[in-house]
Amino acid sequence: MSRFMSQSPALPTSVIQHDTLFTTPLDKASRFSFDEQVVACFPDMIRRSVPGYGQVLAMLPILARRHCKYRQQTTDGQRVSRIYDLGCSLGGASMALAGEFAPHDLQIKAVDISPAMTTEARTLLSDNYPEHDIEVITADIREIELEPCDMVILNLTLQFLPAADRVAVLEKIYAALSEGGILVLTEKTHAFDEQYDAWLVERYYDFKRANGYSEMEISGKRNALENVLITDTLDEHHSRLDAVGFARHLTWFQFLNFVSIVAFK
Ligand SMILES: Nc1ncnc2c1ncn2[C@@H]1O[C@H](C[S@+](CC[C@H]([NH3+])C(=O)[O-])CC(=O)[O-])[C@@H](O)[C@H]1O
Ligand SMILES: O=C(O)C(=O)Cc1ccccc1
Repeated sequence: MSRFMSQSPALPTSVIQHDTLFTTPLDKASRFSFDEQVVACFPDMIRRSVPGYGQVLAMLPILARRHCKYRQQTTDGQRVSRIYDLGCSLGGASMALAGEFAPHDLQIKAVDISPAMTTEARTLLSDNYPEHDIEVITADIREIELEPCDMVILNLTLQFLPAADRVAVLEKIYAALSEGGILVLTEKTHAFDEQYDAWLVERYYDFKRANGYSEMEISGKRNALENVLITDTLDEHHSRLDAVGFARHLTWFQFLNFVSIVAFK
């Protein structure tokens, strides 16, 4: 069965805890953060609360196959495609790529600011893909320097940066990408039109209900994400990509308020 048919994310299923983070009234007061508690249930949380997550991951190696052309050279003279997975969490995107490429084709650099995430990602990636060249880096993507690369993945990460920092990160990505390289930007968005937005939000909550979340869990998570996950509109994303220099970019995926854009250098 292909990864599309199963719709399952590349994340491991053996040690996943069920997401019970906002099941009691007390949880309502807490601010969402990517700590050990979230790490433990993250694969379950993301699968049940991000529409299309598995399908976006399944498409990454297909996009990489078309656009990564071994343009980079390692210190030992090997020609590879270098891919950044920025805000990697447990490395789901990196795993989706590693699973479809031979070890020597890719050099993956997976970066996350949360040490709880990177500690677990390091173990998962080296256990599952011991032959692949995958480096997991604990760092703030606003501060790291990027090496020349063929593909950058921002899968649900830009939305967690302060709005004022988003342009600089995209400029840095644009500068690091080689000609012919791509950025894949996946985000939760909101609609500019209030009525359309209300409809999308309500259907999104229906999606969460259908995936077993209670009213308390839905409202608890909404409160915890306030001022933490700050969405832009799809138009704002495209305007920003224009502003940083990407001449061509298109929305290739949308499922309710979740979208994925590919931007070509
Ligand atoms: N400044 C920052 N620098 C680095 N990482 C950051 C920063 N701010 C937040 N993060 C990290 O961005 C990740 C966002 S989750 C990405 C899913 C993953 N991409 C996936 O394909 O499974 C999306 C979600 O949970 O909705 C978290 O791990 C944060 O620690
Ligand atoms: O659950 C939500 O309300 C979301 O917006 C998606 C999500 C998934 C994982 C961490 C943070 C937000």
